[in-house]
Amino acid sequence: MSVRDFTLEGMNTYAIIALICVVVVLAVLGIWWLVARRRKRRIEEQVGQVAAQVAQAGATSAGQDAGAQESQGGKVRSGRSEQGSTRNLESPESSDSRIVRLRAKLAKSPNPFGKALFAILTKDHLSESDWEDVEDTLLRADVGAEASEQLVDELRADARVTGEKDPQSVRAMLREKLLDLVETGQDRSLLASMPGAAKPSVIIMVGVNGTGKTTTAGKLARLFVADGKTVVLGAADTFRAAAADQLETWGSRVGVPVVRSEREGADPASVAFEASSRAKEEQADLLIVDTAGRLQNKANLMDELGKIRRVVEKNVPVGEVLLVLDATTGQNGMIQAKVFAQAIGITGIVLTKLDGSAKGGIVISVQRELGVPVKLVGLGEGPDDLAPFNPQSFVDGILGDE
Ligand SMILES: Nc1nc2c(ncn2[C@@H]2O[C@H](COP(=O)(O)OP(=O)(O)OP(=O)(O)O)[C@@H](O)[C@H]2O)c(=O)[nH]1
Repeated sequence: MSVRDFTLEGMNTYAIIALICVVVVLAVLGIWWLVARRRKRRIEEQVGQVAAQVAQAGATSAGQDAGAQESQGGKVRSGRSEQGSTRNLESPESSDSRIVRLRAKLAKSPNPFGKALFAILTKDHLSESDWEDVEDTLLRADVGAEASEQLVDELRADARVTGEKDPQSVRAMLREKLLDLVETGQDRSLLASMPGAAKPSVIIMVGVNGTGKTTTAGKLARLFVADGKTVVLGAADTFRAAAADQLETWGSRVGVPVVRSEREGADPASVAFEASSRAKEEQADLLIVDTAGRLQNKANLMDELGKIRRVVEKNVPVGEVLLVLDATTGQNGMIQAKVFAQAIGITGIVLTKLDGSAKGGIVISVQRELGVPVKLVGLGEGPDDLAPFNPQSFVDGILGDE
């Protein structure tokens, strides 16, 4: 073996050892890098999961505590809006489907006066006492003296009632005459539903305690939500603390924020002002303000409602004032209605509790006496038992099913 061969051989051995060392070092480094990368990925996944859990918990608690926003020295707070989010929110029934359902409900209600009239008028021979019964039926149903007299006179002059009669034509005639009394030719649409309505459109709810004002404000918010509108509710009935809680519950079911005061007896105008600011800021389609409207004296009532209206109008114009009237209170309700109409000026009537009343005739008398149309009717305690008033459906309902 030559010196050269020895050296080369020697060099090859050293080179092989060095190569093996390099490979081993590279393998160790590679394994270390792979383990480190896997560990890093696992940590990132865990951090992601924790962050998602934290975000979810945060959103839930935000929804529950309504994210109170303090203002005016901590007196007025407004619940955080959940509008737009569909989490746990109800889908209120559309107006068209309500009208159909409520007509059926009216037809099933006990003794609607149209049915009673039809039963008398289809008798073979009508005696004087039958005509007295017709008039009594109308008066008992709160149609009002003037309208009752007018209707009886027209019926007595109609050959379809006094001559040879066919029940179908008596029914058609009665339907036509009742419709004439119910229809006033006035527009029953809420201003907020009209094309080009102000944004926000403001509706102030007024009426005596217990007529269903707060409930109607909540139901009305649902009706607008069903039409795809955004709503803010203002709980300016600060006289009864539970009214604001009640309104908050209605709002939370459909994602409508409620501006309210924490303090019973707080200034209702201040709550109304805050609510109008919020509705304007959020560019809501609607602001619905619930009021207390105690009737201890007319001057107080005028002061309170007038102030609410004035402060809201510093922010946005008030388009609509709806008087909520309990259909079961009859003529007594009519006296209250006149006081409210004088105190604030009303643009429409909501007749509640028609389901529990055979006095549907109040629709006719209230429109005549106040000169404003019935725009909505309440026919039950269900959340969607409030519908736009439709004269045809109403008359068909009180005439009962054929
Ligand atoms: N049957 C029936 N009950 C109704 C209707 N509307 C409201 N009510 C009920 O009437 C009661 C009084 O309703 P509220 O909304 O608290 O009356 P309110 O006028 O706001 O009374 P205050 O808050 O005291 O001013 C509640 O039990 C409602 O469920 C209706 O159309 N039909």
